[in-house]
Amino acid sequence: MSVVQEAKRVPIIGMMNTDFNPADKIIYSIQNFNLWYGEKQALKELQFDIPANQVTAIIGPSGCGKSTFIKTLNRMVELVPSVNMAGSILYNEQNIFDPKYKVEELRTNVGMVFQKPNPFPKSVYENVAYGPKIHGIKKKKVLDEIVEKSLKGATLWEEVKDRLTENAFGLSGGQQQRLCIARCLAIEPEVILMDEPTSALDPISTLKVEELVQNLKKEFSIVIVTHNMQQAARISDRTAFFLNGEVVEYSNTDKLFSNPTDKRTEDYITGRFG
Ligand SMILES: Nc1ncnc2c1ncn2[C@@H]1O[C@H](COP(=O)(O)OP(=O)(O)OP(=O)(O)O)[C@@H](O)[C@H]1O
Repeated sequence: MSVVQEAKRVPIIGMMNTDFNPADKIIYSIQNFNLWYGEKQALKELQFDIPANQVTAIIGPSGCGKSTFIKTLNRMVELVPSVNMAGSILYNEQNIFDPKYKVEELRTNVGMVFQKPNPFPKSVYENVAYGPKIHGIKKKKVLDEIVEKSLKGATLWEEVKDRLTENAFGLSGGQQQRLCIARCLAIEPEVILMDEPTSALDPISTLKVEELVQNLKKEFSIVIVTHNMQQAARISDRTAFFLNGEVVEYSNTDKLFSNPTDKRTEDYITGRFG
């Protein structure tokens, strides 16, 4: 992994952000960002801002770079040995690729929920208490409070409050995914990244997670990758349409779906390709 460019705090003007509300706090600023897997360039000159306390959806056809992009936001992408990057990603105005930047700090503030629910082979309680324990919280009373608050935050408490000692694998797929969200909430992140969090779920569980995402944005900033355009239209405030590693269009979700600026966006959202 190498990062060629130093962070430059340049004001972002240009097409990508013109419909921002001046009051929006910017949580991530993506600046001239490029990424390669070996020789293959997967992300090209990305340049856009992500606002706090909103839901930002990343859409686009298979292989366009959605997962790669979301995994750069917590620097998970670096786990792939062939990765090279250039440009900057500022999180709260600090370049996360600066050699002095502490990746542990980023991972504490940025939680992630994956496509398939991936609870630990532990009890429901231990799944949620795990992160706080790693952060040094030992008192049972405090952990109990965190577990309850997190499960309530993930709208799972009523369903599992009498099953806290049972193995998490005994929960349904939808419940397991909400447990993974609760596990994420327990470390009190600022941002939650979601990589196709409902693609393995049935329609009712999907609806529950979608409602949950809507509630969570009051407290958290959410970036969600989805294959499902209806889902992006239902739950996100802003949408970025990726194609071949580039951001073709990024705007208010209503605008992107009702009146896209770029012909390629129109073709994609009307199902002409993808
Ligand atoms: N570990 C890797 N090594 C090499 N190439 C990779 C790796 N991961 C992804 N790629 C390539 O990078 C490009 C973007 O992949 P990515 O998984 O980010 O796309 P995506 O939009 O999330 O796709 P999908 O919707 O199918 O999940 C693709 O061409 C993919 O083959």
